[in-house]
Amino acid sequence: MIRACLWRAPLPTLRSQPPPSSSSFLPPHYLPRRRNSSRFLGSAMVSISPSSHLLFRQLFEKDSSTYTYLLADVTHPDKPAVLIDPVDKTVDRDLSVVRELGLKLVYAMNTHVHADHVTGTGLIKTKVPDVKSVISRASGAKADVLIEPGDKIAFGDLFLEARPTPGHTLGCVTYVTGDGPAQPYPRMAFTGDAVLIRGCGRTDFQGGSSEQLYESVHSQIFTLPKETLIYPAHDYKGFTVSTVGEEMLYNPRLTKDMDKFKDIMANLNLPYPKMIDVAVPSNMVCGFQDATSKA
Ligand SMILES: N[C@@H](CCC(=O)N[C@@H](CSS)C(=O)NCC(=O)O)C(=O)O
Repeated sequence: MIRACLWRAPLPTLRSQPPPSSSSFLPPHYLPRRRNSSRFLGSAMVSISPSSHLLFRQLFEKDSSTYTYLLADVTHPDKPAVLIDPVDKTVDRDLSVVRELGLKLVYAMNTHVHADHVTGTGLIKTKVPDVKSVISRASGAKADVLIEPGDKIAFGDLFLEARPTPGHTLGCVTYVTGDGPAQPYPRMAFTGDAVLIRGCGRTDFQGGSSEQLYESVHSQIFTLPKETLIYPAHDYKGFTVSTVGEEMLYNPRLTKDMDKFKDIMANLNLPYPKMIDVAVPSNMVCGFQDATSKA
């Protein structure tokens, strides 16, 4: 029996936080081992992960430089799994991994309405009809599950907490692994485009606001423990993972004060994403309108 449900809990309010007072963060392999660590071993089927319950894979789509994340509770008999930010072009690859590892995909989740690629959630639902699509209610998009700030998305004994991180778009959410027994340590934050490694999402369309992004990141992400792993939706330079502590010290945009940050963001001068006119309408229905032609 799969336990996959939502529940709601209060979150910290959006407000600015003081800058970091120390650099006491370390990558996970230097951190003291905690909960279940003695039982954690990688195997041919289970990639190295920070929890004995968690199977974790970082997958890449090269045309849009998008990361898709696969998480599963492999100690649960059904091995329930979630995909975060799947891309339509790589759905078959991702579903192959799910199948080969004997997982049961429960949720296909989006951090936000993407502008640079079509989400894979619509196509996944045509191929695995029991899967539920997930996006924030604040995004204005259609999905099976519309999450609110503080909602928890459970798969087996693991869960993800939804933290609102608007600013790149109105409905951006960061999914953070739980804090508690059986949950991965360090925690993992799937930041979408709110925090990129040594960067952040642009704020010049889809209800973006540099002021709101700064507030979101400082109140909802930089308040997490410094060792929390940051997994973004994109990387354009070859980075794969960072930590909250690293970004609080070295992010060239988000370490600045608000005025400087706004100035940087107003002068990025990035061209619009090539696929924006196709991607946004499709992603407002979680990729469902294209599903039949690609199934
Ligand atoms: N060239 C790409 C789009 C690149 C881009 O604009 N990326 C976005 C995230 S996807 S909307 C972004 O926020 N970038 C921030 C940055 O500093 O690069 C394309 O044409 O698709």
